[in-house]
Amino acid sequence: MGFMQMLEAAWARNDSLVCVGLDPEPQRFPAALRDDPDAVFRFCAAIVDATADLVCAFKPQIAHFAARGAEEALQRLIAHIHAQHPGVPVILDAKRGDIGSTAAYYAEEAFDRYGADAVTLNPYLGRDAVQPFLDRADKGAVLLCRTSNPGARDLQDLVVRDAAGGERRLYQHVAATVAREWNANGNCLLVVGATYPEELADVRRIVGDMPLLVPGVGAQGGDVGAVVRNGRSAAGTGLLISSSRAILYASAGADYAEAARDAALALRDAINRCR
Ligand SMILES: O=C(O)c1cc(=O)[nH]c(=O)n1[C@@H]1O[C@H](COP(=O)(O)O)[C@@H](O)[C@H]1O
Repeated sequence: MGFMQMLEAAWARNDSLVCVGLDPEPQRFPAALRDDPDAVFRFCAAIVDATADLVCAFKPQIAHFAARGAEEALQRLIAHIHAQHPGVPVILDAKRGDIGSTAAYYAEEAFDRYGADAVTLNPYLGRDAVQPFLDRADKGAVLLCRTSNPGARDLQDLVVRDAAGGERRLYQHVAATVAREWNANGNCLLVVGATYPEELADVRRIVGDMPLLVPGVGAQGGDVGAVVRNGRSAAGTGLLISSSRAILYASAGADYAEAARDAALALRDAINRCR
């Protein structure tokens, strides 16, 4: 099954638009795991097993593994999700994009080495820098459009002139270009931060029903109600509302997995009340 079909099925099966981000920070792990050499895998697998029936996707963030040489743990974690929770898609958050010859290896890394179902991509090198990902029609290409951080304004809001002479903001141009030109295989999604609900509404108007990955609720303070109202598709889905730290570190104690489940459930229900 391709990524988009998996996502549609997971939205329906778990009645959930929640994506749990897997951003392991060992200094925040419970004391019992601190001296465990396999702590990164064990921590994340426990979170996955506690929340898999409440989510539409998991999103491991590659730097949180690679920084401490835990790539093998990431590989095992993605294999664990596929084996134990089949049908829950995995988005590898790697924000790739490079000249074509290098991009081909990044695509191989994400999809063939790690077994991800989708990957986050930086569109600012242009189409050829993400083409090897777009060509994998059964995989999701999740392109940054209007990110959640304060500096998103620095470049993404600049007014640019397109080939036809029309003026719009750079993130609007990215949204329109991906929707109209890069999505020939129907496998594109866009990232829009929950911290900018007006821009989210704007992107939704531009791209129709294209799925949007929306990080920035929870630790970054985005408003869940505004995200759902401004970002949902006509069918009341179309969103992967991603939260990492507020779920992973809901408790610093031995009950961290149950606390993560409670936090994921509360987010799912808060979203569903607004759909
Ligand atoms: O691509 C992303 O996932 C992403 C895009 C964005 O605009 N903002 C953003 O915070 N993220 C990621 O979302 C995660 C942060 O989630 P929280 O811990 O819930 O704030 C990190 O892994 C970020 O890299």
